[in-house]
Amino acid sequence: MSQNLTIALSKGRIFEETLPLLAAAGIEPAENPESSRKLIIATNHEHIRLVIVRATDVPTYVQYGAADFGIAGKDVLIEHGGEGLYQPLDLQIAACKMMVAVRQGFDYAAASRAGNRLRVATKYPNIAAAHFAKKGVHVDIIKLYGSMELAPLVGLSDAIVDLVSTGGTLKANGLQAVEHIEDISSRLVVNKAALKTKHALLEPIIQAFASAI
Ligand SMILES: Nc1ncnc2c1ncn2[C@@H]1O[C@H](COP(=O)(O)OP(=O)(O)OP(=O)(O)O)[C@@H](O)[C@H]1O
Ligand SMILES: O=P(O)(O)OC[C@H]1O[C@H](OP(=O)(O)OP(=O)(O)O)[C@H](O)[C@@H]1O
Repeated sequence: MSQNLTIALSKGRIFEETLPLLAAAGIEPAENPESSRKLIIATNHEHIRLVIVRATDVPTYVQYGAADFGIAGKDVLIEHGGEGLYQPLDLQIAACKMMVAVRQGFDYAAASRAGNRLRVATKYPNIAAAHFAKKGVHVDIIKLYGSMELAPLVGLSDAIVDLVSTGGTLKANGLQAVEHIEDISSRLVVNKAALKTKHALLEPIIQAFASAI
């Protein structure tokens, strides 16, 4: 019986950087998801399809086996927890840093001193909580879903925990990075059960990705 493979990918920066890796494994999407509203995209292989999901949902689709493998940022994977996922490769794409940032001129050293309470807005509550717990700083975490840079500007929070790449977004909004939490890049994530049951199909793809990094 022939087996099928489903690959979970998100649109945007990860997809752009994933195309050359897929090509190295001989996989070509039949259409570009950026210009299509389709959520299931066929490929040049009848038994391989792509499913297009939110970046934050990739680990969930792979964990439950709705997708056999996918590509997700380390930020998303740490937040998710990684249950049910085998993470064989750091693909070194979508590189950025998880940072703490505050308004320029804000006295972060004083505000984050032991005994104080810091209000932190972020899309990454688990990463933020673990970071400040390690430092022994008490925090109130405010969960946001985007545009974190706004929060300190309008008094929603003292600090943010967010991704920084060029630093352009922080600069444009009068913020500065004050602490590095984690280097982030995207990883290949494989469903642990599929790795066994579809090993013959998955292994050459993982090898092709590894050689193309
Ligand atoms: N500025 C950046 N530079 C480089 N990589 C980034 C940057 N911002 C995010 N990333 C990485 O790319 C991944 C996908 O980001 P993308 O912006 O496509 O989705 P998102 O809008 O964060 O996710 P969602 O749609 O689920 O909210 C992130 O999880 C992170 O690992
Ligand atoms: O340092 P820079 O190069 O300016 O990049 C940093 C920005 O990139 C990410 O946002 P993204 O562009 O993904 O927007 P969104 O997550 O709010 O959709 C991140 O949340 C920052 O806002």
